[in-house]
Amino acid sequence: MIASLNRFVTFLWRLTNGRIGIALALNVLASFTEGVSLFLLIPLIATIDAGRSGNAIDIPVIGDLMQRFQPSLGLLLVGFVLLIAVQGTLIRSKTVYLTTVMHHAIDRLRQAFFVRAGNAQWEVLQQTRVSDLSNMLTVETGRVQIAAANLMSLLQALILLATYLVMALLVSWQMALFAAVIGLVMFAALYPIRRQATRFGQDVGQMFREQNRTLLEFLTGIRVAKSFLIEDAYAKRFWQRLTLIRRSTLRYTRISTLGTFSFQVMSAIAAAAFIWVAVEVAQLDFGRLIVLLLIFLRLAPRFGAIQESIQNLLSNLPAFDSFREQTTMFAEAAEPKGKRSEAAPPFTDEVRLEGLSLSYPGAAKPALDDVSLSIKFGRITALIGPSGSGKSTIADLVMGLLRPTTGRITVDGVEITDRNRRAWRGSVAFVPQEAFLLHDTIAANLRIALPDASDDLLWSVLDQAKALPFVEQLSDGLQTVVGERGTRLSGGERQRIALARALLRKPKLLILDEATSALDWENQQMIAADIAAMRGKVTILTVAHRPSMIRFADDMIAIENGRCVESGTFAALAADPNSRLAAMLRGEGTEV
Ligand SMILES: Nc1ncnc2c1ncn2[C@@H]1O[C@H](COP(=O)(O)OP(=O)(O)OP(=O)(O)O)[C@@H](O)[C@H]1O
Repeated sequence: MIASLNRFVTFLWRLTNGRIGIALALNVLASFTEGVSLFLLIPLIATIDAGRSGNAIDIPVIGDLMQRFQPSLGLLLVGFVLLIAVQGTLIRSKTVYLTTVMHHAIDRLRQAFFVRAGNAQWEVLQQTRVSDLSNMLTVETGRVQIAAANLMSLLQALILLATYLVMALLVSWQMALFAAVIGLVMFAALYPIRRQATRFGQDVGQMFREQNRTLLEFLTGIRVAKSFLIEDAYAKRFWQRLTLIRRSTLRYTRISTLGTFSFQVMSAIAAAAFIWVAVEVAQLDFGRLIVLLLIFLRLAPRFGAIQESIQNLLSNLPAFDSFREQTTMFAEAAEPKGKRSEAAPPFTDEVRLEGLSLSYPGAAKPALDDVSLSIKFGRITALIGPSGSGKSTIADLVMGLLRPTTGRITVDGVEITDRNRRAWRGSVAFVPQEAFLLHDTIAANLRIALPDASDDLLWSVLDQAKALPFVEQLSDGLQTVVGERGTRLSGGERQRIALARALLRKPKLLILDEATSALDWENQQMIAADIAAMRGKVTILTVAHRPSMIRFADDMIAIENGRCVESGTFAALAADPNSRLAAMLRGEGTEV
């Protein structure tokens, strides 16, 4: 707990470039002026009723000043008002400054997490739930922000406490010591409540994560949920999650209010004991007694604030720990960028996979086992094989998303390593089975690939992807909004937009992973013809089940059970009646 708190303070200090120090310094000044204004009460009372309030002259600092300046009652009152005004101004400046610094710091934190998640290797991202990432960027960073605010309140309360204690020491060191001991006893007595706060913080983090998972799972799969009539089941699960959080929060509120209640009672007992000791034992004069009581009355809520700030800080601090853990994980899995990276090989000859194996974490057997194959520049290579044989895994490896467990990938003889994998990915465009479209216009969806592309260029790639006729017919043309994940378009239309987007990159290697599976037969034929026309201009790797998408291929590779079982030119394999390709082509006769 102490280590975590220490890390948090260091982290905030660095994140704000020490600016929280300035905020705290403003606070020290404000506390000091508040303390001095309280102190002025002693000469005030002495001036009002010299007979009963004793002599202020023997109080350090104030006594000396009084003797030197002999202030009138009016001057003392003006001084008092001025000090309060200065203190108010300092507090206000500190609050505005602190809010600015903190918001900026937390935004930097969110941004850093966002960037690190984006830069992390695909294998690591693949194992992280999207809902957990969204939870981290919203709920958990929100809790880190609250923890930072709690920490600042705590430090401020501690500063004020220290100021008052010094003041109290000047008035009567015995009584100040007495108050400090009472405070420490009260603080120690409330230790069990603070422990519960830490535990609550850890539990609630997990609960928020689960609530977010249910929510995102439902929202992203709402179509499927509705089709299976399981909206109510989701609603029930969501309610269960909410109930858990509510109960836990209630339990925490009960405990923390018990802390506040115990504190109030203890403060009252302490105040009574304090007054009794001050009057009966220490027999303080009236002026000092009033000032000590005022100090004590102001101190008591600070003790309360300290207790409450610590409780809240401890309940929110686990969010910082899990944030740190995830950020470190992503940072360690970062793909080299900028100066640490190398340029991609130009690709003028071939991409080779040599003795390549890949095992997914936790999988019983490798998805790919000793695969060697070649994708020749300027040619169209088709990858065929049964479902689950490893075709998409090969596509992910070739485009530089996944890293092989053993073996290597070379481009023109240059090995693809951690240093050039990202750059190589920049030479590749990928059209997946499920087109990914933003809830935005067609133009915006296309410009993901090339932000500065002109409208003319957009129309030209739409034409190549056989998407021009349907986009032209839309009333808003390129400015048509496609709906959530493109749901206002048909599956085939979405796929054609995705293909156009890939072509916009002018890739050296275009990978189509079952990219036309959602299209009707006629459209498949049209796109197939169009892809065939790209021969020589762009190298294509097509992963396909349907013969229509492989007929135009120059080379064939067949995968089964993670192994390469057949490869050669299309013409040679199609002519061999015993080849897998021939079997697949014969299958098409019955399919069509
Ligand atoms: N992220 C993953 N984690 C664990 N196992 C995975 C993962 N992705 C794929 N696999 C497994 O690896 C094997 C190969 O999967 P892959 O998706 O490459 O096959 P595929 O030939 O493309 O299948 P399909 O034609 O059905 O798309 C399968 O057994 C699959 O279950």
